[in-house]
Amino acid sequence: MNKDMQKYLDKAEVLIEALPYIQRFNRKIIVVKYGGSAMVDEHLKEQVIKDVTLLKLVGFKPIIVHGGGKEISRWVGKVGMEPEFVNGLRVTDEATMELAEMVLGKVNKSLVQLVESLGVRAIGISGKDGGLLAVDKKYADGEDIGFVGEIKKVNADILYDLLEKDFLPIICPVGLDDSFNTYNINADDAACAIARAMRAEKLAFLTDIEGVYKDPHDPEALISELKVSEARGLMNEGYIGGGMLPKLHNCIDAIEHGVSRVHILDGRIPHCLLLEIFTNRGIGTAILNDSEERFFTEN
Ligand SMILES: Nc1ncnc2c1ncn2[C@@H]1O[C@H](COP(=O)(O)OP(=O)(O)O)[C@@H](O)[C@H]1O
Ligand SMILES: CC(=O)N[C@@H](CCC(=O)OP(=O)(O)O)C(=O)O
Repeated sequence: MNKDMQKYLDKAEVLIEALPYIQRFNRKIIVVKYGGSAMVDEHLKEQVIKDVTLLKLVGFKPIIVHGGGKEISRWVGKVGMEPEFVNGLRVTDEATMELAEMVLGKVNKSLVQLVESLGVRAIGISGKDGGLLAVDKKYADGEDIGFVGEIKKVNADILYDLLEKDFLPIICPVGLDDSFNTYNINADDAACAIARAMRAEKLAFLTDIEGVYKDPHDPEALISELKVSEARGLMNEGYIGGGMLPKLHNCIDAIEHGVSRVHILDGRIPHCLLLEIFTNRGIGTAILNDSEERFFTEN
């Protein structure tokens, strides 16, 4: 057999390997939290959006919840302020809120534009639209961090309606409180709340690190499967810091509230979403219920 023929056969193999996964996730809701470096690099951005578009076209029901923390920090710096975080949450005064909403709105529409250019209908909305995300003020360990919202209600009907009409919803993490004040919401919190409310089959967090590490300075210490009790242990023992804290809290919350599969993936790896969903190769960190069997053997 010549080399070209072998190349085509290999491609066919890959498609066949995807078949059971396409069947399993057909018509199922997959929430993709898109943030980190994969968002800043235009080439990676296009790849991520192409992957989600492909999921849509093969019959999945993806919902994108995006962040934009790095871009917000860049603009906060540009106007001469210093970005400040407590437990991975941005301290958000009135001026920061205004900037955050502007930046997130722009990110939202650029993602809509990209999806539309690939031939899929997208609708970009923020948590303000149709009461999608209703919030209360959130505190970080009792500390006042300004206009940061804790989601208390998700109006899932809007999203069901959009999916029913075959749109790809793209959600920006800004919401309203009972007095209609604007709040900044951590995008991981928004993705988790939406995945729970929509009873999603899968929640995938795309970020800028391979997954959860026991020691972020030791590349050998990447954890491919993490049970809920182990995740709690790592957090209590101080192994988890920065933006990984809200992420892991949300992973646990999602798994404990009916989301079947929760993953943290490295958005810097091209097509990480497709690799995770359509192949047997485990990438990133999967969060498992304590009662669930491990797929990979422990090393
Ligand atoms: N134990 C850990 N394992 C992996 N990442 C960690 C850990 N502790 C802290 N982190 C930090 O958390 C970051 C991911 O959170 P964040 O930057 O907020 O991601 P995103 O912007 O994608 O939401 C990593 O880049 C890393 O610096
Ligand atoms: C309250 C809070 O922290 N809000 C986040 C919202 C954006 C976000 O979460 O972006 P990433 O997912 O890219 O980090 C922020 O202002 O950075």
